[in-house]
Amino acid sequence: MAGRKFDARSDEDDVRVRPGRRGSRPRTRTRPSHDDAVPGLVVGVDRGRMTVRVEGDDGPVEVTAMRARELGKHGVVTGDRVRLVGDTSGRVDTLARIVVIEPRTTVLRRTADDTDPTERVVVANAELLVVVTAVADPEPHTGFLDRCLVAAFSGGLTPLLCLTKADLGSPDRLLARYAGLEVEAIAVSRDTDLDELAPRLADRVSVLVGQSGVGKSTLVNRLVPDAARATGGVSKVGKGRHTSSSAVLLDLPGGGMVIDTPGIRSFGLADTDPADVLAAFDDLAEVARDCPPLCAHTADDPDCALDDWAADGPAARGERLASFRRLVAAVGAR
Ligand SMILES: Nc1nc2c(ncn2[C@@H]2O[C@H](COP(=O)(O)OP(=O)(O)OP(=O)(O)O)[C@@H](O)[C@H]2O)c(=O)[nH]1
Ligand SMILES: [Zn+2]
Repeated sequence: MAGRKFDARSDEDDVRVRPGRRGSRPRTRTRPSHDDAVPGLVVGVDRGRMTVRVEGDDGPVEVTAMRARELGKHGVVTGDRVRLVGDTSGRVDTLARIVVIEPRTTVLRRTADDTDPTERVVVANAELLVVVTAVADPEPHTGFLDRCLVAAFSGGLTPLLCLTKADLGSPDRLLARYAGLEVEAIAVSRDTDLDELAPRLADRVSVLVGQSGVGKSTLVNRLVPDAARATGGVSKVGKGRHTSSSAVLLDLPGGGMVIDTPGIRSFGLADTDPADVLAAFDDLAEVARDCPPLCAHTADDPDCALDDWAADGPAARGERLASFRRLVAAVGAR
């Protein structure tokens, strides 16, 4: 595949923009320094306008901001920690400028599809990726789940499976598929309490993804009672002009935040590598040091060291390897 390949890590490493870099503009003494820039948290993005939460004198205010030209092509996404200059009062019709994007601790990336080489970060700095899937109605789409897990592992997020509509069936078959990965799973239904899930989300930033109809909006509304997310496909079918499809950050009443992602229905993995997945599993990565160069660690790689490791150990190793290889296959399926 010809063309520019986006460096999968450039978003993490190169995101802090230094003013005057590359000397493209003469530096002058009048060039403003950003020492006085105000820190903020991006809670939503809509057509180039960012909503940024800033700590004001009387508590948090929401400031509308746009990217400063000096940020170049670096995008700002929900969850980004930024620094602002200009009018940060949050008053109507004011606009601030984002001059710094702080380095990201994690990134949730996607490509539009596997053949589209444009990769974009959609959420920054979330600790947990909550993959919401129904046990039935709609039937779980395991390909989507595999891709979510890969996106989590390669972006530095901890995945958590949230199995909704537990009243409609047993999650056991689904859990067995991922058992070897030690991914935490919590079953919920709209008629039972969220006592198991809520503590996992407390005091951290979690991003929720799920395919249409799994009950994600129903869940978000229960977690954040004033979120008013539309459920049951209402008003989402027509995608009205004012329907934002970008990620939105919401405060949990007990502390912590969830980022809802109505726009994400798939994960392309064009720029993800088996090595990105492997890196998330310390024990497997250690064993795979003995693999031949260029080993993709699939069942078709003749001398993959993971085969001997699984064959020489307890059955749980075989299960772990099988689960891992399903993820690697999701990366390889282009
Ligand atoms: N049986 C059952 N149905 C549920 C449960 N939770 C949600 N539903 C129903 O599933 C349908 C989809 O719920 P939503 O919350 O809108 O799902 P969503 O994931 O936001 O999907 P979209 O609306 O397409 O974005 C609705 O008809 C809900 O009433 C549950 O725990 N059990
Ligand atoms: Zn290997």
